[in-house]
Amino acid sequence: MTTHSADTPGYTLLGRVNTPADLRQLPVRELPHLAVEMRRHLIETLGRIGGHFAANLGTVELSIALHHAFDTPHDRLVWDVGHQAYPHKMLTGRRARLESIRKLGGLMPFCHRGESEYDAFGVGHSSTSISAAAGMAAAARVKAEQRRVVAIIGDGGMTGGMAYEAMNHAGHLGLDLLVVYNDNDMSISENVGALRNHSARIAAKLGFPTPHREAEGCENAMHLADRPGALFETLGFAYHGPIDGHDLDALLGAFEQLKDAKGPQFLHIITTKGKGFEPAEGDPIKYHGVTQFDPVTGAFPGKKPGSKQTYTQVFGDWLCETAARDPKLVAITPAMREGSGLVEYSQKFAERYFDCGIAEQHAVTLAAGLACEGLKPVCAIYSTFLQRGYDQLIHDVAIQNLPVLFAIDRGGLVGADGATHHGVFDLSFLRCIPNLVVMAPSDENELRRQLATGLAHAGPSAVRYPRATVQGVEVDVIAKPLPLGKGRVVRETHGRRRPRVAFLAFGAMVQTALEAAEILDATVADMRFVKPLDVELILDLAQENDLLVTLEENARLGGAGSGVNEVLAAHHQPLSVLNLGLPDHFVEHGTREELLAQIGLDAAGVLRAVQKRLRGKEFDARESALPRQA
Ligand SMILES: Cc1ncc(C[n+]2csc(CCOP(=O)(O)OP(=O)(O)O)c2C)c(N)n1
Ligand SMILES: CC(=O)[C@@H](O)[C@H](O)COP(=O)(O)O
Ligand SMILES: [Mg+2]
Repeated sequence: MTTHSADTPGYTLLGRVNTPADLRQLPVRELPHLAVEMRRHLIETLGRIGGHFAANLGTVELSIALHHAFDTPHDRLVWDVGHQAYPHKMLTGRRARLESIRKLGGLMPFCHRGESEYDAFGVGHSSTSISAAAGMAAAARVKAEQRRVVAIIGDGGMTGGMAYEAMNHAGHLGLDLLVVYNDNDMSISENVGALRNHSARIAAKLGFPTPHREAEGCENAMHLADRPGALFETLGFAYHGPIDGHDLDALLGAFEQLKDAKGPQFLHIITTKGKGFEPAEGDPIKYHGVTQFDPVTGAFPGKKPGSKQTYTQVFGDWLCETAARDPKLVAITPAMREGSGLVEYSQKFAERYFDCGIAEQHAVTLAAGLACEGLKPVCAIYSTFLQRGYDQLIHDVAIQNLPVLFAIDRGGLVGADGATHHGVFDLSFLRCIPNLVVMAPSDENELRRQLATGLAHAGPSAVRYPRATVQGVEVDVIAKPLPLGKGRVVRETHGRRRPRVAFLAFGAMVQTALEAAEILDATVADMRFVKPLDVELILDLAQENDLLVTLEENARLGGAGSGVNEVLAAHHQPLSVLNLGLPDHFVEHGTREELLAQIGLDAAGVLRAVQKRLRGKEFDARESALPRQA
């Protein structure tokens, strides 16, 4: 397959448009051709490197029209989530580096203030754009500056409550602010919500293509189709549209009309996720986030034979098995059905499945309500997105000691999504909550048993597991609950050497500890529980060893290792302890393996850290057996 760069013959315009200033030099009649070339460049590049894909095909014309109509970067564009901002990046000096996006040292996965003056706000988590834009519009008012501010938010983003908080306030203030509602009737999965059904009716009524828009439920809302903007007008916004979000003339006309309008403006555009690439238009879920694919056929490389399952898949299988036996089990996802492994469950147990949209706060308290009525809710939620529902976890679940099981996926470094998505704070922010049991599995059998433990527990519990493939161990047919608060020793030292070292490892780091322990002839404990900690095991290891090394893929500050320190201090155990975890800075994007090595949480890094602590003591020659960091 020939790889085209923007300077390859056949690209007549793209090589000439590197900045919005270049773009504004182009005659409007050439913009549609620019869109064709940008779309082609996206398909060819993403086919090679993978990344967020379908949403970007949907914002090509929108990005062109925005940078053509507004005086960026003086005027501010705030993209919501930012996974759909690759065309924006292409038009703002970063097309040549698009190949590096989400790679170690490459372009940021989403918009980032440190990457470009055109990135008005750092994003990655959904539904923040209107609040940020409102802040910028309010600042312009306070500073008496002439500056236009635009938020671009999708229909998925509009299922996040923060968007309404922002609109309600901006409407109250009467801010000069434009919200562009990019409605493609898709989240990652099909979008959900009454607003989505309302939009489906509007689209159908106006003859827009509605491939995913069977308008369901809320029949009494039919009359609203005649007043498409009612909700937004109530919030103080002048509603405009809907218009075709791929029609450059319509977009440019709307922006000319609205860019200097006074007060809050809401422009509803209808787009197609995956626009211009038939495989993605047909299956925007599959092409939301992609690995490499054939830019002509859209085909993905086949699965490697013998490839192992992921923790996510093991969770999904466990959930289906368990739901078949336990009619009280219900499952909730805040708009992450595919990523959380819930597709099969949602098909088999549709009446016990709740996708509540990008609404993590609601998801957590919905679970609490379900638990109040005697059901057993499993809230499947990424670690990073649980941060959105933290108060609800404390206030609505833990204080009331309700039996909600949090299946926390993406626990630890997630890789290409970078700092906004790493789930590296949960052990710190969970273990301080009374009533909550917190577990982290070291392999797939442990995952199943910890899930079973949580489901059987009479109060709230959390099991956090990584974005990774499993270990390939034997799994018990029936996953039996574990004894609460008990860890296990998974490697005994052979006692060949002093000083004696013991690793107290949590979750995925148990495997890393085992690798380093082979060189050190160290003991390794799989702690299993971050809360309650196995105090007896900790004190026994303190008696038998000269150095305890705690190891976790979580912020070191306040993490599981801090809990071990607290136990030792409480029992007056003056012992040398080395706490290994994430450093006190945000970790950028790259592969998980690259990032673990970068911060010294791979086996070689762990070994170096222990050696440093024990410096001066003899070590046998094998200590260099692990590859040194380049
Ligand atoms: C708080 C939060 N929850 C979940 C996600 C995961 N997520 C990323 S994009 C997306 C769907 C966004 O849908 P929409 O805003 O309509 O954008 P589209 O992909 O359709 O262009 C979701 C759920 C997120 N980024 N932030
Ligand atoms: C943009 C966004 O937040 C999601 O698309 C996220 O990137 C999904 O992450 P996973 O790829 O780990 O499911
Ligand atoms: Mg959408």
